[in-house]
Amino acid sequence: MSRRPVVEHRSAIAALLRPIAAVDQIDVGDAYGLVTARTATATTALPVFDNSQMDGFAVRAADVAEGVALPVVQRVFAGSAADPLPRGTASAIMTGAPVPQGADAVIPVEESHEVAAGEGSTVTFDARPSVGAFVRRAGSDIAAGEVIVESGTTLAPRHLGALAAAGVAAVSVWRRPDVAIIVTGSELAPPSASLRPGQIYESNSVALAALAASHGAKVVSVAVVGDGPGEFRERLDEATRSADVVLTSGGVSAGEREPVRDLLADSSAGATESWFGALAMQPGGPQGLSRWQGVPVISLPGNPVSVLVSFEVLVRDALRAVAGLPAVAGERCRVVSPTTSPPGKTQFLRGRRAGGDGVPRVEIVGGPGSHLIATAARADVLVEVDAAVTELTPDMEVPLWPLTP
Ligand SMILES: Nc1nc2c(c(=O)[nH]1)N[C@H]1C(S)=C(S)[C@@H](COP(=O)(O)OP(=O)(O)OC[C@H]3O[C@@H](n4cnc5c(N)ncnc54)[C@H](O)[C@@H]3O)O[C@H]1N2
Ligand code: MOO
Repeated sequence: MSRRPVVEHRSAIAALLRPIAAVDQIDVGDAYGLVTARTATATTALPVFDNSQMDGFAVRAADVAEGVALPVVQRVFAGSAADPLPRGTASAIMTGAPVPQGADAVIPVEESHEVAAGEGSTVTFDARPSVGAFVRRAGSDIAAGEVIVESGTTLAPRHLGALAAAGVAAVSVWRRPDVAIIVTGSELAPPSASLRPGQIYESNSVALAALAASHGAKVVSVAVVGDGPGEFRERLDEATRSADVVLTSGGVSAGEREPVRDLLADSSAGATESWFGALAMQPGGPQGLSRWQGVPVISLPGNPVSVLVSFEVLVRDALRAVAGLPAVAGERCRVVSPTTSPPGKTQFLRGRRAGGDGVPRVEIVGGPGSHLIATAARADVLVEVDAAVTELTPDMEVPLWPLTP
């Protein structure tokens, strides 16, 4: 049986998902964590107007000399407008209040002596300020129309603050794809249950939901179904009514009850663009993809480590692209101790970073079995070993895939 190359299936998944990418216009207050699809520009200069950095007095610097009393002609508060400052006078001013036209410096209240504060007061200062002292100039942060956030930026709190300050009410962002997860297996029980004979705890939906969410997706539903006829189809019908993508696990190999493959590999049942088969990859050999009701369905194998590896290697970057996120950067590494690898399929071994200057060094964690999920939890990377390589030695550089943190 000829096995499909990993890169070919990766590309097929990317092509299947590409059309669901979409841009939304969204309130800045709802945009945390989303990725901008266009550049956002400031609708106003920042600061919006010349304003005071201190509570104190706005003056013309040239009018100030030690011991000279200036009449205080107005008191300007943040949120109010200021009258122009006549020559030889001072304005009381608060932090953030507009600097009156004609004033060119602010003297903090601590360096002033106001006599009879209020109507008809005067103020003296210890020294002449420099022109511009404690005045926050309009546009000194950003000019109106200047780029405030570049396209392709994952919006962090600092970006949201800057956008709001610059009067940007809404931004264009890549929509997070709605992902539904369906895992299959009559043996699966929730972690809260006491296990009956033959049952195991269900883990793939938990891992897949976290993986999808950390790569730009919004997980809209999670379902666990048995292997009986009809159950999977019912859930799939439901999921494809609301989701942009469905991820499934299990039911794709060669057994007598393979609900996912049985339904989706059979084009007479309604699936389109269907491909089910084996990849030249381990773990993650049996795979499938199709459309159901027009919605992309990516079918991963059931073994828990196969699910992790398949997602990281095949699905992760395609999902990120839909959400406007860049692909995760690949690296190269050296394994610390000699390791053997079976020929014929690309192997993805679990590994853990073990230091190294420049090229990271990685120790292999556990064996290759795709059921070893507890051991896999100790890994933080995958090490890719080419199908032609059977002996990995510490002098060889091989591709490293960081696992989702
Ligand atoms: N005759 C053959 N048998 C198998 C082949 C093959 O090529 N020929 N491939 C093997 C490989 S490799 C894999 S991987 C599995 C994939 O099988 P399925 O995708 O059909 O998955 P299941 O049979 O449903 O489950 C496999 C394994 O994983 C456990 N599992 C399933 N779902 C979950 C879950 N949500 N949480 C935790 N554990 C789960 C399940 O109990 C099985 O032990 O097929 C091999 N067989
Ligand atoms: O290819 Mo399966 O995913 O090893 O166990």
